[in-house]
Amino acid sequence: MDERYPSPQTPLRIGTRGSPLALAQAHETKDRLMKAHGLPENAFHIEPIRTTGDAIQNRSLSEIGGKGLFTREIEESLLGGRIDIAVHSMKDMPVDQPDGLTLGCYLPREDVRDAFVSLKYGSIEDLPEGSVVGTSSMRRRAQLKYRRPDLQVVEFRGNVQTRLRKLADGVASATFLAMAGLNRLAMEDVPYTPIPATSMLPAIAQGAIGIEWRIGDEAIETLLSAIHDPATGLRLAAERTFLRGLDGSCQTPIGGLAELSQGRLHLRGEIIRPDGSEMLTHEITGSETDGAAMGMEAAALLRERAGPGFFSE
Ligand SMILES: NCc1[nH]cc(CCC(=O)O)c1CC(=O)O
Repeated sequence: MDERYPSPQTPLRIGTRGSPLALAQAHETKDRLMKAHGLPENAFHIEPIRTTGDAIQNRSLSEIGGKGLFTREIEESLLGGRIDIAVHSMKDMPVDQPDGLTLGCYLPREDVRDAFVSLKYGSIEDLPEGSVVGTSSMRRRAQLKYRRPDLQVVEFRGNVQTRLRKLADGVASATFLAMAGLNRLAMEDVPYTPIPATSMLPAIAQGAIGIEWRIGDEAIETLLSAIHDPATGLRLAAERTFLRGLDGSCQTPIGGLAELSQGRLHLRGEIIRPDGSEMLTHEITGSETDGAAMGMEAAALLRERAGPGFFSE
């Protein structure tokens, strides 16, 4: 290896999905690494990788099933040595990584909230009775039905531009997008209203970018430690353990958010029946480094209150 790594001769190969949001996240990672280590732009190479999830646009994700639809091919590239790190939306990451890979570097978290997006209405409450809302998220659908059982939900997939076109075409009156995505793509012409996390609990790890690498790759570990945000790591420890304790994936109606305040970690988690008929919430506070234990406890308590079959419609 060169004396200096990475370098223009031996660039750091960054794997990512090819969507505009994923590419923005890979560029943010590259920019932070350049700044932290005083490296030139050409010491990095961004490698877009097409995943199964990207390839399947016309079927619903829950129909296809399986974990890691948006990550499998990227992780195979990492294991095969074709890329050196992978940049992910932590919201889309399964709770366990394949043997040989680890996640341990998180960038400072973006806005965690969901946004209500509509060309005509300003909030969920404003929607006329029986309105159609587009979303492919099980969590958002269940949270919406819980608040407004009269609303109809239709499957909505595709990138931000596709979804906005569907709104303009009248396929639905409103949809939801993560504030993090809107901010990272600087989408100023989107008619959105942020929804407070207290009224619509975000997905586990929403707004967080995580970086994955091969266990034992010490050069990479050292490089990444300079851009790791410890606060995000502590919060995600709580949220992802909560998700693991519920055997949840991104296709289960689960919300959760951990926040740090005055040296304490506060976790709020909720589970919702898919039809929105019931929501169970648990809140727990502990020390900053207690996230994993708190997540596990909150999950166990909610599992017990829910009983079997809570997530089956
Ligand atoms: N499931 C797709 C996905 N994964 C991450 C984000 C947004 C960015 C983030 O939460 O980090 C989105 C889009 C959305 O929910 O609007």
